[in-house]
Amino acid sequence: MVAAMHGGAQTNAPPSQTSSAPVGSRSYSTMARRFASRAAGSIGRRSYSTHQPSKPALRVGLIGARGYTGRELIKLIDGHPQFELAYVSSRELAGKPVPNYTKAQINHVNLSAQQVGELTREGRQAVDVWIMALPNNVAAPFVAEINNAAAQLPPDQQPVVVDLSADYRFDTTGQWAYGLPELHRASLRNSTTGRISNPGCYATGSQLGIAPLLPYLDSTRLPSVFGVSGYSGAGTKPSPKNDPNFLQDNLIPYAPVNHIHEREIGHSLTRLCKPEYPFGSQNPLKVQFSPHVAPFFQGIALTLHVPLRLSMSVKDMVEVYREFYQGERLVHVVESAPLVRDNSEKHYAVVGGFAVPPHGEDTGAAQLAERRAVLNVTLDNLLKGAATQAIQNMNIAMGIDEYAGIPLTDKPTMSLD
Ligand SMILES: NC(=O)C1=CN([C@@H]2O[C@H](COP(=O)(O)OP(=O)(O)OC[C@H]3O[C@@H](n4cnc5c(N)ncnc54)[C@H](OP(=O)(O)O)[C@@H]3O)[C@@H](O)[C@H]2O)C=CC1
Ligand SMILES: CC(=O)N[C@@H](CCC(=O)OP(=O)(O)O)C(=O)O
Repeated sequence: MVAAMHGGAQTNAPPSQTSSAPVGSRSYSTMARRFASRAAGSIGRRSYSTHQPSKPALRVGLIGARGYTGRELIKLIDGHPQFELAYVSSRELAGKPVPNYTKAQINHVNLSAQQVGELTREGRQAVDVWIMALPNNVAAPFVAEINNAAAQLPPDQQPVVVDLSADYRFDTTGQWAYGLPELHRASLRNSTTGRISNPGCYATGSQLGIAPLLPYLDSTRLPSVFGVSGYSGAGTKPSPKNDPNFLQDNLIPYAPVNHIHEREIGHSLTRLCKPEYPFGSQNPLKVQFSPHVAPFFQGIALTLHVPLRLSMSVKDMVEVYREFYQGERLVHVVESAPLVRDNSEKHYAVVGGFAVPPHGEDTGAAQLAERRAVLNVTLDNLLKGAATQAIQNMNIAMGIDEYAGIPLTDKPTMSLD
């Protein structure tokens, strides 16, 4: 178990107080100093003086810090009782101070894959957790360098890697755990590799919406998901999907078939199916998914149609969902339809708006073709759809409280709980 392998890292020692031991030694080495990202001058006078974690801080290296998800991660780590930023990498912002971070004065650096490997070779005194918040198809050289370096390290010095892209979500090597804790908590906790692939934003909401109904699906028809995302989902690289002029008074459909999340939803839900379910490894579940981007900045609204092989009333559905998510602190079940605006900047997902065709609910005598459940899911694409989920996964991997550092106080007012 990864958690058991990690005993916690040393607190940040200012370079001025460290030795110049060679790379690979246990002390804070020349390599760490060369890439040290704290603002010169503040070190030793003010930095780190006000932050006194009760336990040794766990050091995070964030690659892709300029992006929307990177910014949210910085805020979350700033409020986290045990994580602290060790390296914050962006090519464009190198040398500039990291905003929204109060635990220390720290500057962005531009770490190459090779430098990330060299820091990894330092062991946990340099970095406990690497976060890759990079576009798809960019992380592989970084991950390869980390893996090469980690291969030379003892178990208690192994770093955890959390990747936010889609690159490892279909992993067949068994190296990467799929980081959707509410559905895959046991495999995450049992993972010994310390490699976690964070799910996609739409894919997170869609799976949370469909998973409780897996035993009741009709094997002859496919669930479908209509998704609307805020334009932060399209990242910071300019495109029509994040162009405010093009988005004004507009709703842009894109990738109507074969979106990567369409494949991710089916692939990951199939893994949850038990032998007695209508779908499973012999009959993989496929889900139809059509995304849209809207003029609001952050948030996702999904409407799901889920074909059922038996009639279910709204009351049945509410019961099924409440039982399934009982005790979960980042998934709330409500009766009425959740609103994307209410879920913006919140760390949880909300499932609700349950409906069934009239005959199905009242008499149970509906034709098979009418038996379906309709529901809504909302979440913040940058939070439960990305950064908050990454923190949840890091907490699990490090063996600390799964919700550490995640604000949980603001529950939806319409929750049934
Ligand atoms: N936005 C969202 O809602 C969600 C995003 N994700 C996924 O998370 C990842 C990050 O997304 P997001 O924050 O939106 O992306 P952004 O486009 O906003 O940011 C990308 C980051 O990667 C850096 N970067 C870009 N290209 C390279 C490169 N070739 N080499 C090194 N660094 C590079 C950029 O900084 P710089 O150019 O300064 O180096 C920037 O910090 C993506 O894989 C995305 O699919 C997942 C769920 C939700
Ligand atoms: C509005 C918008 O463009 N959204 C992104 C989803 C962001 C995300 O979760 O992407 P990854 O699966 O690549 O990590 C998209 O559809 O590609």
